[in-house]
Amino acid sequence: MKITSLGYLRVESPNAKEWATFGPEVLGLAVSEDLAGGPDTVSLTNDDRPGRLQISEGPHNRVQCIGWELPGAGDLADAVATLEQAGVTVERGTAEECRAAKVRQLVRFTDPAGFTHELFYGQLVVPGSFRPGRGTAGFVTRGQGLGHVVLVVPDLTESLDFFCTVLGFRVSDEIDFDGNTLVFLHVNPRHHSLAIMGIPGMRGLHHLMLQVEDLDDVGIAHQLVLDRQIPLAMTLGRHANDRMLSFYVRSPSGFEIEYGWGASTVDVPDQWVVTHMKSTSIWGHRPGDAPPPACLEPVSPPAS
Ligand SMILES: Cc1ccc(O)c(O)c1CC[C@@H]1C(=O)CC[C@]2(C)C(=O)CC[C@@H]12
Ligand SMILES: [Fe+2]
Repeated sequence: MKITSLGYLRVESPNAKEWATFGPEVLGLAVSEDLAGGPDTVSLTNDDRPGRLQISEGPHNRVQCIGWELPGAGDLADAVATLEQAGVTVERGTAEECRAAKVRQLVRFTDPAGFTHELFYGQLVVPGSFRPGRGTAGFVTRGQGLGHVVLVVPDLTESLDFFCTVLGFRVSDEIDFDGNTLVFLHVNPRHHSLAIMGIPGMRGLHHLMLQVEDLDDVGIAHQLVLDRQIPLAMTLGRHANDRMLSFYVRSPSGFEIEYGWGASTVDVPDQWVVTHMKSTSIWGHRPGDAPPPACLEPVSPPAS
């Protein structure tokens, strides 16, 4: 399957409105001036594709869907065939849903952990439209997509097999952490567009990573977080695998935002060699003051 990037993320949250300040003022995101998601949706982006991050008012903090981009209509048709051959039920997005998602076509399915994913092609681009919420050099997107997401899944082996065998993700590397294993997966030069960690009986979106072009933007965001007394989930540090210099802040919706700079890339996928590491960071990334994660929900055990 030819997934090329993480295209968008939609979440539901009782605190959706807080994103209207947190997104632009702290993270430097642009407010997408459209009401496609309705008046109760905060629509944000980190480039010239409106609505890459949408937060809708709702009773629970939960991921509505993770949107993955494919190059074109033929690739989307092939993807549907691949999913159906693997026994996955695929739902076609209606014309209205495609308009709201600002894509030409989308399909929807549920992964083994229960996350809803959408595959799409033909996302709306409004050239030159990016108006950051504060001064910033901008974000690393383009061929690398929105950023990366890290998911906690109840069964690592089952999810890893699904993402690699069915969806075509490739392993970048693995990190052993506290008796758990984190597996990092790429679909483009971004070191990982997705990482997964297994915690029996649990699932959730742990964080969305946004990468800035300029190291100073990490410093500025960090200072804003301290000034506004927003709890840090992890302090500044540099990751061992992709060398990203980042910090983690608790978003208004339970999951964290990793705000980073300086990651290395997968430039020649066919020459990439998988390694494993025994530490997450070469320095820093100590636990911050944020309360324990509000992002995980128990998974009901399978019937039978
Ligand atoms: C280790 C690592 C490398 C690159 C990244 O972009 C990245 O997010 C991570 C994982 C960060 C983080 C961690 O180090 C400790 C255990 C954590 C908190 C998890 O439970 C999920 C994310 C993990
Ligand atoms: Fe990350």
